[in-house]
Formats: sequence, C-alpha cells, structure tokens
Amino acid sequence: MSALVPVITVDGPSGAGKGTVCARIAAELGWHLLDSGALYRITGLAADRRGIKLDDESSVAQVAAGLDVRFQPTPDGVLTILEGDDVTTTIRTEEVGSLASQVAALPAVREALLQRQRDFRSSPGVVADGRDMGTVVFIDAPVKVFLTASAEERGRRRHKQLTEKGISASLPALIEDIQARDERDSNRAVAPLKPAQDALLIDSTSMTIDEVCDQIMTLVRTAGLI
Ligand SMILES: Nc1ncnc2c1ncn2[C@@H]1O[C@H](COP(=O)(O)OP(=O)(O)OP(=O)(O)O)[C@@H](O)[C@H]1O
Ligand SMILES: Nc1ccn([C@@H]2O[C@H](COP(=O)(O)O)[C@@H](O)[C@H]2O)c(=O)n1
Repeated sequence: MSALVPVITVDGPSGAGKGTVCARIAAELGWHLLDSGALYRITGLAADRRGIKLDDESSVAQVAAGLDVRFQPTPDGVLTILEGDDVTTTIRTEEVGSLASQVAALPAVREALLQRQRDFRSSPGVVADGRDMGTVVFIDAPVKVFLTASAEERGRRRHKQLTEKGISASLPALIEDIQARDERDSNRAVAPLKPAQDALLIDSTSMTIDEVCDQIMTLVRTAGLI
C-alpha cells in the first residue's frame, strides 16, 4: 500500500541545497519530510559518544538499529532528541558531518537504517533528502532530482551559513572538507552518491533557491502528483 504513496527524492552532494529545498517543497505540499542525513549524523554521534570505533561495523550497526531518537515538532522547528538529549544543534556541526560520512560507508549500517527510512512513506506523500533516496531507498519514486553545485559555491554557502551563526571558519578548509566528503560518498562500495538513471539533474551553482524549487514543482505537476 505504501508503494502507492508518492515520493519526491532529492539526492546530491553536501551543500547543494537539498535540505532547504526539500523543507520548502514538503511545507508547500503538506507532505512528510525525510532528512536521511540526520539519521546517519545521529548514528555517528551516538556511536562516538559510546566510544565505539567507527570502523567497528557490527557495533555501529547495532547502534543504528537501536537508535532511541525522536523528532519533536515545535513552533521554531523540529527538535532532534537522542536518548533524551536535545542534539538538534550538535548534529549540524562539520565534525558530526564527518562522523556521519564515515558510518555511512558501512554496509551493515545502511542496511540497519533502510526500513526506518522507508517507514517515512506515508500519506499524503514524502519528500526525501539524501544521497541514495532515488537509487536505493525509494527506487520507484515518481519524481527524482539530483541537485548539485560546484564545490566552491557549496563551500561559500556553508561559510555564509556558519558566519551568520557567529561561527568562524576558513573558506579553503570548508571547500577541502566538502571535497573530501564528496570523494568518500561517491566512492564507497555501497549506495555511492550518484544520480539515479531517471533523475533530473539540476545544477544550482547559479540558481536561487526559488528557481530550484520552481523547477522541482514543475516536475511534480508534470508527473501528475498534484
Ligand atoms: N540556490 C542557492 N543559492 C544560494 N544559497 C543556497 C542555495 N541553496 C541552498 N543555499 C544555502 O546553502 C546552505 C546549504 O544548504 P542546505 O543545508 O540546504 O544543503 P544540503 O544539500 O542539504 O547540505 P547537507 O547535505 O550537507 O545537509 C544553506 O545556508 C542554504 O540556505
Ligand atoms: N541518504 C544518505 C544521507 C546521508 N548520507 C551520509 O551522511 C552524511 C551527512 O548527510 P547530510 O545530508 O546531513 O550532510 C553525508 O555526507 C553522507 O555521508 C548518506 O550516506 N546517505
């Protein structure tokens, strides 16, 4: 039955704008939102807090399978509660992003998180943000997008985002970090970052957020989902 529920998948590298665009489209459609990266971030953080080595695949997979996490909606946004602790801000740091990308390369961890992600597919629809939404998790999604941008532009966006939060960061270091994450995400053996064959490629380097959302909404209308 859940296979009949429509899904819009948006995959792509870090900083391409997936999270921003998916949140806007989900709000506009009144659909559910799956931030799959958050699950990998939470797994990396939980394993690290327990002192588990990130190359200990079966132990990290056990953490992923048993995650005690809640997403608590509030008027100011959704809080992420891990084992009773509010980790909303912590999981967004570059450090946790790096932990996430390490645990995401472990096949048993991906397997442990697969059903949890598919469970987000419920009526009236879901907008799914990640790296393998269109290639693995929701292979039958009627609308698939691969959103990208140059590493330099993504670095600049991340730099602006951090500066606005009062966090100082070096732009060259951020770009280097993004390139390292791209490399790891694209070259891992399981569910590497790549466009699904039936995905529309959008390069947002010179596009505004509104332009990207408009293009995806046109696709959604053309597919007859609304
Ligand atoms: N087209 C755009 N033009 C300018 N800034 C953008 C654009 N798209 C996104 N941004 C900004 O870039 C930053 C990163 O965007 P976002 O977090 O949505 O990327 P992401 O692809 O979800 O990254 P990650 O996978 O690391 O979570 C945000 O500050 C966002 O406002
Ligand atoms: N479907 C996904 C989503 C994320 N990852 C990995 O998690 C890291 C963090 O993701 P963000 O989108 O929150 O930045 C990312 O670098 C990937 O390594 C994944 O593998 N699959």
